[in-house]
Amino acid sequence: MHEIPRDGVPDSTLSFAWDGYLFITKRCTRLGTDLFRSRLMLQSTVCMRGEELARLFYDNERFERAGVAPSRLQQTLFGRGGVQGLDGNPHRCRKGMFLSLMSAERIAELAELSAAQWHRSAANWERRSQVVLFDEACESLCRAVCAWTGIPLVESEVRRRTDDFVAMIDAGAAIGPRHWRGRWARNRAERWIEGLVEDVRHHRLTVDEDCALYAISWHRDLSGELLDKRTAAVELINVARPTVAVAWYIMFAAMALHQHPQCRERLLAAEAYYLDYFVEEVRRFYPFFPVVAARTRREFESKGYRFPKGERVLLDLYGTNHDPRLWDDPHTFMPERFRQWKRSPFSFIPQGGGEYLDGHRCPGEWITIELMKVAVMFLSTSLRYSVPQQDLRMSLSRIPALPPSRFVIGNVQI
Ligand code: HEM
Repeated sequence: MHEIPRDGVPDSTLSFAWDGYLFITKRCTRLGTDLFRSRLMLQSTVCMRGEELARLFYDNERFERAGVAPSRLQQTLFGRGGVQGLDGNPHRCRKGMFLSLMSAERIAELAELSAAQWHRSAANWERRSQVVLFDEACESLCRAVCAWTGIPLVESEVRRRTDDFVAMIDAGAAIGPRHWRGRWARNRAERWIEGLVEDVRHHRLTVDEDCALYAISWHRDLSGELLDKRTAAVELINVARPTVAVAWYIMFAAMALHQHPQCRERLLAAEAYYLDYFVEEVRRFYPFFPVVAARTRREFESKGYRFPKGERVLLDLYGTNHDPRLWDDPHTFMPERFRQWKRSPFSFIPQGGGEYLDGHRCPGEWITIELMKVAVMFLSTSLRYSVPQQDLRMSLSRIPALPPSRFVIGNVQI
């Protein structure tokens, strides 16, 4: 039995902020291991990467989620009382509610709303000399997801509501003003959505029964009780906010089309499956969610190591998606690699791994893929544009990664 190797410094919080997405990979490479113990934000933390350890991380008998998310993440990205922090049957019941929203027909409706929204937005772009694609994608997705979930969106508030969803995503790992913007945005958004939940429950607002606002307002937990209005708001935001987050992947897809023009040609040639491979490669290649966190439920031994009870564990999503044992030439953008890819729920984990219902894997993965496909087809077949000189370098210390220009396009013609 071995002790888990240590990274050898009293506290690595600042190094994490510095190395960002590469924090775990760098130390694994230096120590010649796939896991090590570090001290992060005053807590002993085991960091791990790779397919085998991802499989271990998603073992519900050994790991749990309750109380793992740091308070600063709950005050910005996640909210309090949401599905991310539940375990066992309460998690299964709540997760079932999310998965019930994800039928193929409902996802197709969202894709249609989004396609129509892209066309409406782009009609104005022709009159402007330049457009920041990331900002447009956020607003376009916010409009589409609000229509889809049944959230009434007042025209004069569209930009503010969009900015609040973006601020929550942008704040999770930030300090200073970026973090505070996310906290204020969450408070505002929760108050707004709580009001809508109450309106639905008191029949002041009528919405379709198959939309998220209805399903979440009337969802009953295992006890048979309705969710309290704050938790209901947190869960509805758990649908809308990450749908707006797909704007990051859409911006990355636009960058990939720009940096790899041969991909656009193959998309235009409508080669079978190429769109699927392209979208998967964007999710694998570009940095978005760096890690996920859990805690050991009890003491156990695995892979020759002893894990004590109550230890915080981080799984490296970015590092696993760039693990050279799983991906040839992992730092090259190569959609064709997915032609040969042997599906595994633990090797390709941009939105988490393992099971959907019994685990914490992202229930929005199908939505993400469909919305990306709509946007990629729109950008490559319906739109002509130029890409002016701009700073597209991405710092891997900034979480979530965002190029300074947020991808500017010009001379747009639809
Ligand atoms: C940019 C696209 C997205 C990314 C990168 C992303 C990433 C993730 C990740 C990494 C997790 C955590 C997995 C884990 O803890 O093991 C997660 C969970 C989750 N995601 Fe997504 N997601 C995206 C889009 C969506 C969408 C469109 C929805 C809308 C329904 C969504 C809803 C959720 C929910 C509710 C959870 C919590 C699941 C649970 O704890 O059981 N996500 N996502």
